[in-house]
Amino acid sequence: MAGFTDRDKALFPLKNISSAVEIFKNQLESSHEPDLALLSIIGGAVENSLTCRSNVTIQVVEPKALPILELHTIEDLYNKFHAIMKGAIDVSKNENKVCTRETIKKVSDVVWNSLTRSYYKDRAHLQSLYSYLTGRKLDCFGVAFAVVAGCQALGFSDVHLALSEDHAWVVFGETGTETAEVTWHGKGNEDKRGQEIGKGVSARSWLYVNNKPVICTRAMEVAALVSAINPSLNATLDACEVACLQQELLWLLYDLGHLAKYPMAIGNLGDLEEIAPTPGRVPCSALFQEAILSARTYYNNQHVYPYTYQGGYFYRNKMYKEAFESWANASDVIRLYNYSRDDEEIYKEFLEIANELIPHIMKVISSGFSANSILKKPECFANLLRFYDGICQWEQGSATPVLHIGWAKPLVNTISKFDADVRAQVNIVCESETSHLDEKKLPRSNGNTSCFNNNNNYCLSEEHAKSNNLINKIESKVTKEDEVTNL
Ligand SMILES: CC1(C)CN=C(N2CCN(c3ncnc4sc(CCF)cc34)CC2)S1
Repeated sequence: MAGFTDRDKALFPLKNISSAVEIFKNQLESSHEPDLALLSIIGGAVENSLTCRSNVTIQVVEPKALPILELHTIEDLYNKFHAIMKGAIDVSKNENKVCTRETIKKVSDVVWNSLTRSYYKDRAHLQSLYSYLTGRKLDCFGVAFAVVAGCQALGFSDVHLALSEDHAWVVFGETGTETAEVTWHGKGNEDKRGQEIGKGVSARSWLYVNNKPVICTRAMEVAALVSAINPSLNATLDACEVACLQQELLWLLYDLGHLAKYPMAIGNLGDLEEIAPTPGRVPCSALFQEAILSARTYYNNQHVYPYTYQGGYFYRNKMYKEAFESWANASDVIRLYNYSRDDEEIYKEFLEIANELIPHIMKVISSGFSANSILKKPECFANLLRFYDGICQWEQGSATPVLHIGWAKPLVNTISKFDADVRAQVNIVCESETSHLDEKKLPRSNGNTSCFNNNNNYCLSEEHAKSNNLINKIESKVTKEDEVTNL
């Protein structure tokens, strides 16, 4: 581990973004692995000094200036973290330096038991070791990160962060294939700390991305802490210096190749670039495409967020036809999973798209009469069907229902906006009889082509076309709604 080098110490007191970036650069380009505790404390200290309540006065200072960060502030916290870890876990006898489940559980317990008794877990700015060491508060990602940083501080180079789209755990051992829960997930769920990652029903839930998590290197763990930097001052305002630091650090990591297998970090950079494009860099649309390509290449196209990053971009930029395609591709991913109670986050994502974003699009375009309206395009209708069909298939075979009456009205409302002659141009073709009904198939489209065959036929999943197809499901929901409204 590089540790806190004299070269880095010489950059203190930190007065601007460039010197903070310089420390990350030194650590990432060092022959030793980057020091997670050091970088998390520095990132957290900068974030805290610019976003937390204490000094919210909006100072107008020279661009990229930071509130001065003294060396002793960082050094004292860094030494405190090492003291906590080395005081609790004796590793002197364990020479072979491969970590054990027992040691990982101990590190997780040290972090867990030192947290404030009760606090609002979803608050912002609780992700860094700065928050842990000064406020004894961490969010669920922060606990997992602290365990990996603690194991690094204890000399274990085999313990790494594993990331799904809504959870984090660790991998370790000789071949790096042992897994362990180290933090909690969601609300009101008993934590499973110490246990290996589920092989049971939870393995089929989106939460564990069908066993295709991002397995981090040390540099990717730096990318995770940088991604977790939160520039929010409040619900509407961002501290631009923090956003600027995060953006510069993500480009540093990008140029060093450490985002190549980390779709969400590329998506985060895309979001920042959409707000504040960096001259000379690729456009944010290219970054969203790169994130999708990364998920297809390294994670068997089983991650949803790369498509919702892209769909959100198209939506904000009024590129509605393209947004429908991205959202249909997102739905093609979720259809292979079984919905479980741990999947609330992605459920909310699809609910917002289906019941807020698409209805909004229908509202704003139906007022216009332009000939090239998306209401005249069969591929838009087809992509909407693919979107809804994926959600229906997600529900099928799941213990927990997804759709309820609230989904039906916006769904029917949307579909009915397309004239019959447009709908007639989309032929629903059942896939071959050979596909197995019981097992959910791997994603049918590898994402880069929508599911049309050569004469623009739309292929609905066989399960729907055959057993209870999309239209039947809609009719059943709608009749129920009629009953309800006629009560
Ligand atoms: C398209 C979106 C709604 C926009 N932001 C999104 N995210 C913001 C950034 N996110 C992330 N960004 C980098 N790394 C990670 S690891 C993780 C699971 C908990 F550890 C989440 C996450 C989560 C997803 S998805």
